[in-house]
Amino acid sequence: MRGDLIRLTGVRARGHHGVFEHERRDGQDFVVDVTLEVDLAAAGASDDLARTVDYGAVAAQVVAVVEGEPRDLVETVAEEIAARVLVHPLVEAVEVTVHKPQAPVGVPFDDVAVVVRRRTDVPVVVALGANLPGPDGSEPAATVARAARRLRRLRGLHRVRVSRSFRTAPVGGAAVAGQPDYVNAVAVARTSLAPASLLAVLHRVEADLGRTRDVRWEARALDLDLVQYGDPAAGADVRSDDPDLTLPHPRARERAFVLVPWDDVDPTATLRVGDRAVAVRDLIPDLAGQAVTPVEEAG
Ligand SMILES: Nc1ncnc2c1ncn2[C@@H]1O[C@H](COP(=O)(O)OP(=O)(O)OP(=O)(O)O)[C@@H](O)[C@H]1O
Ligand SMILES: Nc1nc2c(c(=O)[nH]1)N=C(CO)CN2
Repeated sequence: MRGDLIRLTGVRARGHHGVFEHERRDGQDFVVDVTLEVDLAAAGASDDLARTVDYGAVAAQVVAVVEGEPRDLVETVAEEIAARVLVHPLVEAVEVTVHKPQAPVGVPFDDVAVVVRRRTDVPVVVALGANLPGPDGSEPAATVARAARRLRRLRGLHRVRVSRSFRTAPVGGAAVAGQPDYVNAVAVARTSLAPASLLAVLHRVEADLGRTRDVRWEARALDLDLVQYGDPAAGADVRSDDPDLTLPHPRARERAFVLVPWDDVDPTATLRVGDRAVAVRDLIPDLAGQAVTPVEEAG
């Protein structure tokens, strides 16, 4: 494991897991260690429990699994604990050790344990946009293409697929009046990073590719927005009202420059709208007034 860690060891609970009938009937003690990979910098700087993972809640999850549905194998118990802990959006990876010190081994022994290591693997959607030349004078379309290449190479993103690029009229009324047209695209990928870590990485790519000013709605050499984290169709997406990272992106549903490229790269995409997962394809017709044209056809 790498980076910051939260380590919880020796959580003890009684369970009825095992292959033998007497194990199922009588139960025995299980002891669990859990190590979480979590970026702790924000919590350390803010002293805010909401910015970290409550180890008390993790301990309660462990006990619920150990005391829950009896399983034949400790592997299954460990896997279930790992899956539950990984649901927390700040947890990037987890190591779970399940000890069974009273296991019926048949000879004197100290302990037997299994260790499983699992990483987050979550679908994400990133919107790319640019409407100013890069620092080297390169066209916005070239910046978007470079950003797409960077996303493909990022540690923490995999299975990256990028839409075609689209030329789009600026959306945002008076705030964007007079701005040049944008070039927009959407990348879909899977990530092993927590949402805030992923946004920090996207901000680094923006800075590297020439984003200098940071005034909202201002024309820019590159803008990378995190549109959605997780799968709303499975009820497994992260929702957040945090102004530093609002999820899903609150304006995505009204932006043809996001939805049309997204549909281009993933025609089955769904976006959370309130309590529902809505097909992106079904949201696009309402936005027909917004001009969005594939770059190669824009002339
Ligand atoms: N889902 C999100 N994706 C990207 N940035 C977000 C998100 N939610 C909140 N933010 C915050 O928004 C701030 C402003 O971002 P940015 O300058 O890219 O906005 P913008 O592109 O001008 O406007 P918009 O958010 O409407 O696209 C960032 O500092 C970031 O922390
Ligand atoms: N067409 C278009 N309009 C915008 C865009 C954008 O990427 N494309 N980004 C904005 C703020 O992020 C505001 N308006």
